[in-house]
Amino acid sequence: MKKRIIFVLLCIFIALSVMSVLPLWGDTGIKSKLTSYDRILVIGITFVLFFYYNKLDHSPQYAHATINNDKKEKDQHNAEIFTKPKITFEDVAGLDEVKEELIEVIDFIKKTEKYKKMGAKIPKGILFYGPPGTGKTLLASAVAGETKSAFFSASGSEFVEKYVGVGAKRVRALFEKAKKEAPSVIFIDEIDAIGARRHLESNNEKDQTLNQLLVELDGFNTDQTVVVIGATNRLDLLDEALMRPGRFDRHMYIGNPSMKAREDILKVHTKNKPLSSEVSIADLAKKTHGMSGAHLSNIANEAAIIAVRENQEVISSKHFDLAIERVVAGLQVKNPNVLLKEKEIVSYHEAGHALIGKLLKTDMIQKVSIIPRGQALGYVLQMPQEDRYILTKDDLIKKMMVMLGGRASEEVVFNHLSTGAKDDLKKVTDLAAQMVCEYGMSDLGYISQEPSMIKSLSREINKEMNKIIDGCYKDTLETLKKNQNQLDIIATALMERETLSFDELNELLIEDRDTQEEKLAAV
Ligand SMILES: Nc1ncnc2c1ncn2[C@@H]1O[C@H](COP(=O)(O)OP(=O)(O)OP(=O)(O)O)[C@@H](O)[C@H]1O
Ligand SMILES: [Zn+2]
Repeated sequence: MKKRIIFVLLCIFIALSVMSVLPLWGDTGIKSKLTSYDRILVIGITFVLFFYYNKLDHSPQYAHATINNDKKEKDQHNAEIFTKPKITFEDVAGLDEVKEELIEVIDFIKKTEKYKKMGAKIPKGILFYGPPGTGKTLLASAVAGETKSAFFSASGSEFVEKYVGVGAKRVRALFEKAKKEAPSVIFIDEIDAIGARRHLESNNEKDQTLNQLLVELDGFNTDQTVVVIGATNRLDLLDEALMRPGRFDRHMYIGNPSMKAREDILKVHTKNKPLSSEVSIADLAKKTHGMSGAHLSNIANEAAIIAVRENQEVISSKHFDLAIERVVAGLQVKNPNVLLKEKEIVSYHEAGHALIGKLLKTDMIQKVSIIPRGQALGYVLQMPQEDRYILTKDDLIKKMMVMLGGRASEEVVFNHLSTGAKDDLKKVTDLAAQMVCEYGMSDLGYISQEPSMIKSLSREINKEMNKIIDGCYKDTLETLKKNQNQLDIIATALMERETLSFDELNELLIEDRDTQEEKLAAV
């Protein structure tokens, strides 16, 4: 834009200079109106504009606020081009825990001296991992924005060229430039394209590029404030060499947003849009379970487009609903009712785990959530109250009952068997196998089975494992049936709020106990 304005000005001044100098137009009036002082000024300005325009053409374009611009630039130029993002943490909604961790890194970049005096080393490599569209790129550029660092953004796939050695050379050039411009943040998206485990696929070019990256990471010292942030959707694919201490040793999970975070993200993306007063962002957050930040930004944009198409002055909830439908259709989920039903099933499944955990007083339940994480549709975060090295058979049985709580809950409420318990069943089976074969906790006796024996005894071992698991499952079912009231309470709260903390879970159950007691007292 700026370039275009300068270009137009330049053309005007060239024309003016020509008119004021050439005798051809001498009598048209312009030449006679200008004094020789004016003429020198006009020609001078023309020269300045010319040099300025020429310089613009060769210098890197500095960042404007949006990532899209960064991406465009990335496509047009090579990796050594940097920007100075104006994005800050305020533009990144949710992700509070990650932001908190990053604040430490930011402090490092801002006050390098303070840390150097103490002999502390700046964290070099940070790895963001998690599903697509959750704000990894946005967050990395916010780190640069917060610290006023130069931001170098590259994609792993850009480095993998057809010719051997080109990728490595480009990595070297990128780091060289970043060191020169320090403080700087290097962001490498899709780092798995170069950093995948080497035995997975042998490719000379990729190996050389990865080796160069490792050399660069090891190479720069603490005097150079260069932070490298890698991003991947697949942490499991990465080469261990890349994750060693001193390289990408800080891993941060960037997951799909919770309901509260979705509300915040929607607020960020509707900030400059005229909304009808009946639009409730909180309601929109409820309706967009399982969606990423990129989906939400898409929805806000689609809703605005639909409103314009309908010649409306403001965006109404109807427009948002249509936009959500469009994005959901893009996700290839058949219809929102399917989503809702699944949400109910996952809520009961997780509520089952949590309630059994609470009733049996096993490890402390820190958090129950139905926000998908990795392959899991929901999760229960448990934390042992103390480090324990010896567990009794009773402890193991309780653990197993908590693991089976999900499936049992689904059976109690929906009377079905679903695929949602796959991981739980695997864990239960492993534990039962250990109880029988390693800990001597079955009718096969107090013996530890040798691997060679396990094969020949497989039928007996299976029988014992089944006995243990079946017994646990029966008890779990009974317990849940007896406490179905509490199961309903937890599941309903999960459907509403999506995540329950330790305190919230306790509160719900205490409230329920109070109402039960009141009822009894009334009878
Ligand atoms: N937490 C968030 N706050 C505000 N906007 C967000 C957030 N997360 C995502 N977005 C929106 O989604 C867009 C895409 O996010 P971004 O490119 O950072 O995702 P990503 O995790 O890097 O995705 P990918 O893995 O596909 O590269 C952002 O430009 C922003 O508009
Ligand atoms: Zn489960």
